[in-house]
Amino acid sequence: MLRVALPNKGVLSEPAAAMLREAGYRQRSDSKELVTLDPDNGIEFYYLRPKDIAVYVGEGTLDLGITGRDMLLDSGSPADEILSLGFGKSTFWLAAKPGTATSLSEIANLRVATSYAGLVGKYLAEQGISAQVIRLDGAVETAIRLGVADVIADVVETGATLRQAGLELFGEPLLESEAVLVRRSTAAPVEGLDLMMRRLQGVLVARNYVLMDYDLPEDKVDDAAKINSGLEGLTVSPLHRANWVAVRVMVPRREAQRLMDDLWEIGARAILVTDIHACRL
Ligand SMILES: Nc1ncnc2c1ncn2[C@@H]1O[C@H](COP(=O)(O)OP(=O)(O)OP(=O)(O)O)[C@@H](O)[C@H]1O
Ligand SMILES: O=P(O)(O)OC[C@H]1O[C@H](OP(=O)(O)OP(=O)(O)O)[C@H](O)[C@@H]1O
Ligand SMILES: [Mg+2]
Repeated sequence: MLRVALPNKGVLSEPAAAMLREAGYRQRSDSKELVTLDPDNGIEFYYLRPKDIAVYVGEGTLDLGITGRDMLLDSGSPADEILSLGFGKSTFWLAAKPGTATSLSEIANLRVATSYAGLVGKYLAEQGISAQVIRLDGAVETAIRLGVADVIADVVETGATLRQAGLELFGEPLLESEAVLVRRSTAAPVEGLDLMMRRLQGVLVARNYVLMDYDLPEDKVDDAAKINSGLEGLTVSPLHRANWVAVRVMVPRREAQRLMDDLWEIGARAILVTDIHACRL
């Protein structure tokens, strides 16, 4: 039986459950449930605090988990990322009141408040900066106003929280984070893991790609392939119109509009874009 840890609350919780549902796994129906069995797939899902997930997986108590890359690094746990999941994206930054510091080197001997003390401590040590790390549980922005710290190191998504606290970013980002699937590097093979990886990869492709269909003069097929030849080459079918063919190709969703423009330029017409609901590559 595969045992998988998922965030029980917070920003990663719903998107993680949605992704697993999309991949065909049963998820809890009540947010108070701590464990759910998916008998059809032989999996037990454990709903845990996102920060604890890397600890359980690193110790080998659970086979797999979904957590943030920042939380994985913060935990110092011997678990590895095995798949990036494309949601829960954030950037980890230093911030302070304007005029406090413009670069990392200027925070030497200052107090840095964070709820990611493991991650920040390691980063400062690697960069050779000696600053005092103040470990807090959350709402670290307020630590500066209350005089507990001079600088904060925290997750930034929109920047709205920082702006409200009158703080600004400085230096370089410490980390780009997103939700990741984690597994202990030394763990023994476990049944159901390869299947789950394939299914999740299928969900990622279905989310990130669209299907493009168009009609094209036959002598333009090579030009079309140069614009985009999909994952495994163009599918070219006969069209009931002399010297024309129908083409089907998978393209990255974010490039779809530009590709339609380029294909139109070489003579493609009736260009259609449709969502992919599921796939297995
Ligand atoms: N806007 C955001 N705010 C906070 N975390 C975010 C945001 N966007 C993405 N994340 C990611 O989500 C994870 C943090 O999740 P969450 O805030 O739910 O955990 P937590 O801070 O431990 O829990 P809580 O806030 O309930 O104490 C991190 O991996 C972080 O990078
Ligand atoms: O850039 P923004 O979009 O404003 O998001 C970032 C904010 O969100 C997180 O707080 P969270 O809600 O997790 O509360 P916490 O500080 O108690 O963890 C994070 O710690 C920042 O405060
Ligand atoms: Mg939080």
